[in-house]
This record gives sequence, C-alpha cells and structure tokens, in this order.
Amino acid sequence: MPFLDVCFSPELIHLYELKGRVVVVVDILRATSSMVTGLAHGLERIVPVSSLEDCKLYSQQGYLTAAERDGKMASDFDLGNSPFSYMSELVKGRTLAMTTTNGTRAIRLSAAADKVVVGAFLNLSSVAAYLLEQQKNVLVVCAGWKGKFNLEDTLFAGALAHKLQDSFEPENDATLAAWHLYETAKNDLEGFLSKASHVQRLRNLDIFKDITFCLQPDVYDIVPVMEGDYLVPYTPEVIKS
Ligand SMILES: O=C(O)[C@H](CS(=O)(=O)O)OP(=O)(O)O
Ligand SMILES: [Mg+2]
Repeated sequence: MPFLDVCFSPELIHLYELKGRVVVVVDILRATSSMVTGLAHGLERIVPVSSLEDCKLYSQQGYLTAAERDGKMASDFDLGNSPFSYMSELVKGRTLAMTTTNGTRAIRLSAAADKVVVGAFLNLSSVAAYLLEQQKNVLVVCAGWKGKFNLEDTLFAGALAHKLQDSFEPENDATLAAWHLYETAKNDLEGFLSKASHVQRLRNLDIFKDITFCLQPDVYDIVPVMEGDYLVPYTPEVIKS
C-alpha cells in the first residue's frame, strides 16, 4: 500500500524526499481554493510565481495577473486572492500569473516531486480520486502561514487521509495527528476554526464569506495539475463517469 505523509510547513520541506511522490499543495485560506475555483470557472492555466515583481512582468506579456500580500489585493493587478473574484467572466480562456503570501511559494518549493497538484476542500473527492489513479506515495504540503503551522491546511490533510484510509497507509505521526484533528472537527469545520489565526486575520479585514465558501467539500470536480510551469485542470476518470 502506498504511504500518505503530511508536511506541516514549507519550511520543513527539505526534510522530505520529493522524488517518487505526488505532492498535494494545500492553502485552504485562500490560494489553492481560489486556484481550483478559477480553473473550474474557465481559466485555461495558472503560473504560480513567487514575487510581485515577477507577476508584474507577466502582465506585460498580456497575462491576467493576481497578487495578494497580507490578505489584501496588491495594487495594479487584475485579481486578489478571493475565490469569488475567480468566478468572473474575466477569467474564461485566460492564462493567469498568480502570487500570494503562502500558497504560490509552497507550490514552487514542491517542484522536485514527480507530480504537483493543488488541493482544497472544494475539490477534496477529486484529489482523492486522482491519488488513487496515481498509486504513488503522497506528501500533503501545507502552505501554513509565513512558515508557521496552521489549522485549516492540517484539517484538509486529515480529511484526505480519511478519504484514502483503505488505500493509503499513514506514513507517520503527522498523518495520524491530521487524521485525529479532522475527526474532532469534521461536523463543524467553521466552528472548530473560529479561533484559528487566519480566520481571525480575514475577519479583521471584513472577509467572512470566503471562509464559509472555502470550507465546503466537493463543489468542483477538477484537480489543478502542474504541467511544466503551469497548473492545468484535470478531471479524474472515476469522477467523469
Ligand atoms: O489571502 C490569503 O488568505 C492569505 C493571506 S495572508 O496569509 O494573510 O498573508 O494568503 P495565502 O497565500 O492564500 O495563504
Ligand atoms: Mg493561507
């Protein structure tokens, strides 16, 4: 049986052998939830970039651009980091260059993996189906917050471990911890997260509906998969049928 492991912060990623694994990068609030939403609403592809400067260069090439720092949309870009802005007609058929505080960095740090995909509660079952298709060891990389642990990404890792419990073996205590945390929280994710740091940070910015939206399971059936420099949408066969 393949293994499922969890890396609680991008700062710990150097401890893991990425080669031979599928990495699932998760940033529930809000980067990976927004990526899934955008690709499900017709974005053609997304290039995750690390810096605001690099993102700006893409705009000179005619790309749509999205940039967020400290929860706020950076000025002079087309989109921020709210999933609701990724539902607009503006995204259809376009390529997006995107940079966020935590999520896009975690994706770039995972590049050495055999495959890098993007997970969120919004596409939880599709990510599980994709991993069943691949049959390789999995590492869930939690984007966390500025190098620190967060609850919401760990809950996603636990939810995925629950979904895959008959087909993937927990590699160590990190997976077991995420599994138990999700077991405790699963009946009321939003209530469980009410004191979580980033939930409070977003509330202080008057961002409420994003939190509720990002915690919904299985709204979309696509999995963003990294192909070269771009995330493109993929729908697993079992989800299609
Ligand atoms: O926009 C977000 O939700 C966060 C902002 S931050 O963590 O407060 O800087 O960015 P993300 O990269 O999606 O974690
Ligand atoms: Mg985040």
